[in-house]
Amino acid sequence: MTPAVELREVAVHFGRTVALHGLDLSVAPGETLALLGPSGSGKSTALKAVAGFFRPTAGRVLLGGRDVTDLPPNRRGLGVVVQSYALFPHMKVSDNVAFGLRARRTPRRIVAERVAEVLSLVGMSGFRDRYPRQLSGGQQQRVAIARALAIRPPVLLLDEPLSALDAALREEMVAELLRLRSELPDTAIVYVTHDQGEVLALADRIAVMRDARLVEVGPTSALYHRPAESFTASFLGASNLLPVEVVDAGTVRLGELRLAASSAGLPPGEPVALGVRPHRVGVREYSGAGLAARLVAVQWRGTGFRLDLELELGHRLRAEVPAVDGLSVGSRVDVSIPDACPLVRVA
Ligand SMILES: Nc1ncnc2c1ncn2[C@@H]1O[C@H](COP(=O)(O)OP(=O)(O)OP(=O)(O)O)[C@@H](O)[C@H]1O
Repeated sequence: MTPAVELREVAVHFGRTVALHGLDLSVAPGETLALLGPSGSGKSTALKAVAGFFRPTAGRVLLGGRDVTDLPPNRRGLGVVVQSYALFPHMKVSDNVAFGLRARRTPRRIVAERVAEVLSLVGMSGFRDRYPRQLSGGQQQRVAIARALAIRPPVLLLDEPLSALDAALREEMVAELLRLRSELPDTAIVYVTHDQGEVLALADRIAVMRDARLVEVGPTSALYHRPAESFTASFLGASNLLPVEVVDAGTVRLGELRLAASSAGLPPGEPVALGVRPHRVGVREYSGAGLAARLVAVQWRGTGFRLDLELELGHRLRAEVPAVDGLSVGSRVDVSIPDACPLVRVA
């Protein structure tokens, strides 16, 4: 199948700043790909290269198999929603949404139909005659999405579309976006964010970025459960990274403890760590049965407790547990690590 979006060795330099090293990525029709990474990692730059907001220093951008590297944004036929892409304040909702269609000289009857259709899709049919200032942040963002969808783009680019919203509204909008996605089965979506909750809920695949490079790309669940890179393990799910010794293909040693680990094809001889999610770490009163540790800090988090531990072997470890019966800061404890944690490459 021809990818909806394809980046071939796309590099972007701003003077001496390299905002993107040669990036190769493709997105299939109907697929949602999230670009996830810390601030400054090059996510927005990659998305803007697809949108055509600047010309890459090197490489090509293809949409539906067509090379669009030299086309301006308005000739790429994309839907774009960026955080700063404010609605036109002097235009009613319906005129904002109709804007792209009118710019294409779409017949009036079709404009009216499409505006009604996309406003209904984002649950904003009752607001067509309002001005943007008469809408909440979440409602404005829905209208911005409707505006992007009005031209029926094969590709929708979303750059931190929820970052200006408060936490409760963000959750609501994630549910809305999920619904929207199921109603647009052929639309490819590229979603830029640094919020891993949004990514896990929305993305089919994730591309993890760091320092203007792609660290790793893969299906959401595979990347969450079996990351190959330590950066992915710590960024996506806040894994502890424990330096271990590899005994054989499926076994590692941590102090005296032998553990089965899943090493998804890591070449032998590379420095590795065991990625252990905080909620998979077990903590009990000391009896000598596990890894000995000292409890350094306890934070109540509502749904449970976050514990900071210092292993007597010399590493720090974070745990999340439902209860801390009988334990307090300074206690000596036994820590247990489950089998089958992923073995990751240490960058
Ligand atoms: N127009 C520009 N001129 C110069 N440098 C830029 C420009 N745009 C981006 N950069 C730089 O390129 C790098 C990547 O920026 P980019 O906006 O892609 O990061 P990001 O991962 O999207 O970050 P954030 O999550 O903060 O939006 C950064 O170092 C940034 O300062």
